[in-house]
Amino acid sequence: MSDSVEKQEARVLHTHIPPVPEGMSKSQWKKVWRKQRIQETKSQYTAIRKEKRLKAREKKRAKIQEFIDRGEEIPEELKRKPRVNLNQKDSGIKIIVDCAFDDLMNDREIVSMSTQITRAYSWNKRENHFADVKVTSFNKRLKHRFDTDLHNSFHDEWKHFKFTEDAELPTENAVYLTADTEDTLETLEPGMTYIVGGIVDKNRHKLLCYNKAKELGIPTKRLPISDYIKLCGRQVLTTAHVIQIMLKYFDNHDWKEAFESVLPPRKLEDSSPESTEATGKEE
Ligand SMILES: C[S@@+](CC[C@H](N)C(=O)[O-])C[C@H]1O[C@@H](n2cnc3c(N)ncnc32)[C@H](O)[C@@H]1O
Repeated sequence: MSDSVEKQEARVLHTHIPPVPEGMSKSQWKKVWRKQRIQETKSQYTAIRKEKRLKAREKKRAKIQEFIDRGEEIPEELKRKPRVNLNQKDSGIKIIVDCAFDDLMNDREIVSMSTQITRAYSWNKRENHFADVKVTSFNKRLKHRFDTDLHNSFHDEWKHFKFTEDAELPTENAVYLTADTEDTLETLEPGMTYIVGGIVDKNRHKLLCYNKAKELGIPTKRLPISDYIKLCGRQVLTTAHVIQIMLKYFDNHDWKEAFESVLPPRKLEDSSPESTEATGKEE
């Protein structure tokens, strides 16, 4: 099987680092050189990604056509959800994406985090239930990314989605979600605020959100993953998946259904942790 674009990119970045220029430390030079390489190869990889997307779309269309030709109903998973769900209901919950961890992410992780936020927004428009979402501590590189490369997304105008510099988190009727706690979330209750860590850290910062919540006196809960499905390794999901699972849960108040429909089936079948943060393969 050929390598993913991400792997090819990673390989380019990890090999052939030219000699360190005078007056620079090795680690400084690595950072500068990597930035240069990312800029140089950006358009090339964008084109590869676009081609991959088009191929995947063609493949899906061909599959749909097979069902049509056989006169069979098109399976739900092959149907595209409309961009906006006009029949949405208010879930009654609030979600906070706590983005106070900007300094703990590298540039690629900031890009990944921004993609996850746009995904979360997209699901919040499409799922049968929406939540009132607030992105807090939005004041550093993540904000810069939205103000520059993603300015066409007009994030300031997103419905049910607010961005604020404010770092304050509620302590009343609030729960901080984290995989690092022993307390399991049983249900999602309207009127509650669920705080999700807005960080991509490939498990470098275990207990980060747990400790923050403890310091602030906010109760912590983990998703009831192991009660319903099998995922091996640490059960740390991406911020976007956690948000989507919460929205999906409101369809039938069924965790199993929510996990299975959000986490890609191949990742559940072989019980591999690929959809989790552990491999860093998200977004
Ligand atoms: C990639 S994780 C960040 C991991 C980070 N080391 C931490 O301390 O939470 C992103 C966020 O998703 C949420 N999350 C991920 N897996 C979870 C789980 N199994 N249960 C509850 N929340 C989870 C948490 O809010 C977490 O901060």
